[in-house]
Amino acid sequence: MTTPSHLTARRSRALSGRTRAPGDKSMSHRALILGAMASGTTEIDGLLEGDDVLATARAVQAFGAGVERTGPGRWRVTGQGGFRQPDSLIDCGNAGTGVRLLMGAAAGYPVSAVFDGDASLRKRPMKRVAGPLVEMGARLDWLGEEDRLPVQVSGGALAAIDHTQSVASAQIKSAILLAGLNADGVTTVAEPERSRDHTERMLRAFGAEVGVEAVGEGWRVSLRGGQRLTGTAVWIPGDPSSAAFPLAAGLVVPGSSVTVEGVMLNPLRTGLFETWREMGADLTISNRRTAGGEEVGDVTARHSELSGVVVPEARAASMIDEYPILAVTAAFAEGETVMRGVGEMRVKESDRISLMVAGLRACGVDVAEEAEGFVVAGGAVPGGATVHTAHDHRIAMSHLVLGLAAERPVAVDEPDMIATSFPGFVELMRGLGADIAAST
Ligand SMILES: O=C(O)C1=C[C@@H](OP(=O)(O)O)[C@@H](O)[C@H](O)C1
Ligand SMILES: C=C(OP(=O)(O)O)C(=O)O
Repeated sequence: MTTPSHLTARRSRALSGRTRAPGDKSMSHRALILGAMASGTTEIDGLLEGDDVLATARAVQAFGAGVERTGPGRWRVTGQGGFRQPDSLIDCGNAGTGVRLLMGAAAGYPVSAVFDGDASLRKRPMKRVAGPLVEMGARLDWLGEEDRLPVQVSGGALAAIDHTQSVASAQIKSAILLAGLNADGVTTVAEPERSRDHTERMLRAFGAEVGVEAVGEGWRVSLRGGQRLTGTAVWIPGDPSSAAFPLAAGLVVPGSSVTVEGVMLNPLRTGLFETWREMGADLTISNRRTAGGEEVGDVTARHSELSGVVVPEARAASMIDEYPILAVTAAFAEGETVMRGVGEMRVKESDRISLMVAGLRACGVDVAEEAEGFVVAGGAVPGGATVHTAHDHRIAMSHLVLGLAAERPVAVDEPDMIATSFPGFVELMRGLGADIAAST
């Protein structure tokens, strides 16, 4: 089958059904990396088989781990208790999480590796991770432009640092902690606001002690170097960032009721659900349980009359990847939705503020762009545009959801990028009744 050059979403009849989101992307990267750093076997169940994570699987294999797919979503990683010298370049594809965490992990070992990625990843800032790693004693050589991939990381013999983050970033925190695992002394990372804590939780599951101390709205995480990880079983729940798309469609397509089962409900990831509730969304969670060290539940979204809100800036870290789909639901809401304090959106797979502003405007939605945010004035959504997605999976999925309830069809380019985080997105949405089809 040839990949279509575009996908088009058309106004759909009521969506209904139960489905499951693919495995959590953040946890999937971490399970592979910690499995490779550990001694012994790690059995992963529910791994996201998206392009970003598959790139990380190939990377840890290049660093010497055994990696084997034993069934759908089931992967076995045989760790060597550390990274070995790779004999090829480490291509992380489109994955910011993959490259930043792997750079941190590799810096702790006496290896030298060149990291690279696709055109989108090559535009993203890497000094935010490189700076602390150099401070710990690693050597980083920019092979092209400074602060950008490709970069060569030469590691080993690190010393612990105390790092205070200016923005809450789980990727930076995780890179430092993974390097700190093999550094001399106790590494600490302080965050002004709490970012997702999957690395800390998973390090504990692999046998490491991780300290956490509350500091204002944030916390200080500490890790003693020299601790050894032991392979373990990791169960990965559904990704709330992916579940957001079918749930958003349920909220905006009249008459709909959509349930996504087994969604991870870690409170550091559920800012979008909180915001939707404040907007008046009929969003219910049933079958709450703890599984694999995380809270999980079945989330149901029914079509709702939404109202605009001001999203608290302090919530940004808990929903940073969800602002594009929030903006789509805001387009159908009554009144303004104000999203500020989200300058980080500009350094994701694309400049997500400017891409959402451009896409929504092309679809006839009134949007104001600001340096660190944007404001969507909801109401009628005429649609009738082809949206440029700049290699960004979330920009593509967001506009397809918009097209399901807009007056006229909405098309997106580069649809193959959706497999970065959500392989099977189109089939899953069609299974709920969404009218999404390939187009040229
Ligand atoms: O640690 C992670 O798994 C992630 C952290 C976030 O990035 P930042 O740490 O840059 O905020 C998020 O945008 C990304 O999709 C996944
Ligand atoms: C920002 C994202 O991922 P990453 O930083 O891993 O590329 C995302 O998935 O929205």
